[in-house]
Amino acid sequence: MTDSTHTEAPLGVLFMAYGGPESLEDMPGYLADIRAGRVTTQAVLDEITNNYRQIGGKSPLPEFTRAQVEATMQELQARVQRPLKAYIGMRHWNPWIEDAVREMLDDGITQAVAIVLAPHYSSMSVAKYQKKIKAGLSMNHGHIDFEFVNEYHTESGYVTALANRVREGIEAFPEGERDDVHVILSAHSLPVRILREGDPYADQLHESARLIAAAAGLRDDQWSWSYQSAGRSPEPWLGPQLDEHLRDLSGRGIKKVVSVPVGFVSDHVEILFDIDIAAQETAAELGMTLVRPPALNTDPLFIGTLASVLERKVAALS
Ligand SMILES: C=CC1=C(C)c2cc3[nH]c(cc4nc(cc5[nH]c(cc1n2)c(C)c5CCC(=O)O)C(CCC(=O)O)=C4C)c(C)c3C=C
Ligand SMILES: [Fe+2]
Ligand SMILES: [Fe+2]
Repeated sequence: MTDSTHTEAPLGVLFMAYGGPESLEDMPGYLADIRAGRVTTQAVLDEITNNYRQIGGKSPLPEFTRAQVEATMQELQARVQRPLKAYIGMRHWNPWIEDAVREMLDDGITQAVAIVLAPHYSSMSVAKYQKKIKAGLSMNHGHIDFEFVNEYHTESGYVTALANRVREGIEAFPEGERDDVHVILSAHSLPVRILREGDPYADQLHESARLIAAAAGLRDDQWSWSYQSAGRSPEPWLGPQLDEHLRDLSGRGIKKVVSVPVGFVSDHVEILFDIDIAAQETAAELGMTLVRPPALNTDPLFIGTLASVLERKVAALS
């Protein structure tokens, strides 16, 4: 039903995600965009292409993103009187954020809300997506009033959904062994320099981790923090990395581990290769059992969180 005060264009809802190759032929272009101007050697290209080959030859991220968008829009439209229209824009591959913005302008959108499918703010992630919106507006000489969701790392639906994943992972072990299970909460690493720059990313991750551990009822000694998936660049990246962290835990006698990445909201190469293949290999070498529950994907609690944070931004525009 159309609200009488808003009979013109619908309100735009722009969902942004990292983007992923839809075939191995996309790899050189995809990596060139991610590595922005830095040369990608043939060895690095081969290594990363091979990682994607091992997870099926393409990224599942675009498909998960579309499913998350469809589910969120159903819930959001049910809560909001104004007609809404969803758009998807990726940071590193098709459909590009700038193209989504052009489509919004072509559709006559004048007001919109925008969210990144990543709960934690960083100048090296969320801020870059937002800059691409501005670039899209400026290259098309257009204007749209945007309300941005910057972060949602403490939202109760997100925290509860991940706490449920933690419990699910622990329950994969026989009842008598569960007290000995150690939970590793992790997220994508970033260069250490972000700490000097006052970036909130690390603090927000630790805040999420504490809330998730508490909601899952974990003892303080039953969980720990690790970064993962550090980029291939010479500068130092935040650690410990998952591989060295597993080695450290093993050295302390821990042999049963549940791995729950909290910074990614869908299953893609950083989980399907970096945890399910690379970290599993390390765990096997160390005689550890590693369980990795599914990512949030279209978990109703997570979809409800996305709808809630967007609903608040829609209200701010009305
Ligand atoms: C918080 C920041 C980042 C998130 C979240 C993130 C997610 C993410 N990354 C990939 C795939 C790749 N990332 C690569 C490099 C890379 N990633 C980030 C940051 C985040 N990525 C940075 C800062 C960099 C380094 C860029 C550079 O200048 O080199 C790469 C390239 C290879 C490499 O360096 O390892 C890939 C591939 C996915 C799929 C993903 C999912 C959301
Ligand atoms: Fe990345
Ligand atoms: Fe990465």
